[in-house]
Amino acid sequence: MSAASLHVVTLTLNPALDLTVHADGWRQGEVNSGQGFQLDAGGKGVNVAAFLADWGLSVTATGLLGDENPEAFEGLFRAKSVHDAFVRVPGSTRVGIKLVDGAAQETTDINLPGLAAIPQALAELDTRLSALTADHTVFVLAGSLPPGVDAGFYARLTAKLRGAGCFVALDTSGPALTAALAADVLPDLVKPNIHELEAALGRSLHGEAEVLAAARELLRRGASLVAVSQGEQGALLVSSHEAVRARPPHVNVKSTVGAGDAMVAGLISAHADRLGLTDAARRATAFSVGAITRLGAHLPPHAELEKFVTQVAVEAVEGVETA
Ligand SMILES: Nc1ncnc2c1ncn2[C@@H]1O[C@H](COP(=O)(O)OP(=O)(O)O)[C@@H](O)[C@H]1O
Ligand SMILES: O=P(O)(O)OC[C@H]1O[C@](O)(COP(=O)(O)O)[C@@H](O)[C@@H]1O
Repeated sequence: MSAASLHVVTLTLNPALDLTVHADGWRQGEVNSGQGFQLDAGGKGVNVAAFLADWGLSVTATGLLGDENPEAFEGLFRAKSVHDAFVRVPGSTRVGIKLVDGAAQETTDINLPGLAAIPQALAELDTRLSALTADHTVFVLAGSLPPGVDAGFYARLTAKLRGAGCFVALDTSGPALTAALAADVLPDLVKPNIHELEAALGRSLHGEAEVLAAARELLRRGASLVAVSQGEQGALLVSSHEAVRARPPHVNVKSTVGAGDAMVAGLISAHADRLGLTDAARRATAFSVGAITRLGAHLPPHAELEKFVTQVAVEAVEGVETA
């Protein structure tokens, strides 16, 4: 498999138009003045597709998209040559509020539920996904499930896709993640942030050793790579033979929206290039750092990314036994 021959599908059942509002020093419960706003097509799989396309991979984005406001998504897909395989559904895709305090370098997210999925649309999506398995080998299942989709959706789809020989990456939260991690067949790659992992496992994870133990539990049950992201503290990446901690350099953050999606995209690109864990950790962290230095799901030019790659600190985590 060469990177050029790898065809990736990203699935976003619950895309979002991200409304970023800049309001330096804003205070909860008070009248605040903002400096401006920006609207970007987003949602986890949409963002992963955009980052992968910037990197140069062939990507198909599918999922459910409201037919009343698809323009920003269609514009993004055209601009980045992402193949648009979204099923159009009646209604408007949700808006997500992203409140950025540039002075404090803080982003506050308010994610709304999204359009309820209708059975006909889910049936059409199922047909498209089955057709895509004929010539796509990597599937990224990303984001929350909209109303109308039961929590076991990703767990069932993972079993089906892995059964068809595909590589499956999962980035979700809440009951959908809990169900996927408790299933008989786990995704190959799981990228929860620490809060999502704690919620899915139903326990707090204190310190590196407990996070490592939780990741190794998932490896034993069938995952091949677990990346637990922890915001500006970086991420713990664990495979069956190794564990590393990757720390990002300090950068001027424009918005942290899409940091995790960029990490997923970086890990998929590393999978395509068959990178070892240390290089994958560098690549994925560089994607995240690149993403947060700009608004919207855009990677910096390759030269800037390469600079970030050299600035990521990766260290082996000691005391790891083979899972
Ligand atoms: N403030 C920050 N400064 C530097 N890097 C960051 C910052 N926030 C996130 N990152 C990078 O992005 C990665 C993913 O971020 P995280 O917030 O954990 O993901 P998610 O968006 O899924 O919650 C982190 O592992 C880190 O490398
Ligand atoms: O699908 P969810 O969990 O509701 O999240 C949707 C939001 O996540 C994003 O994809 C950003 O995700 P990350 O910051 O975790 O990378 C936004 O574009 C979108 O508004």
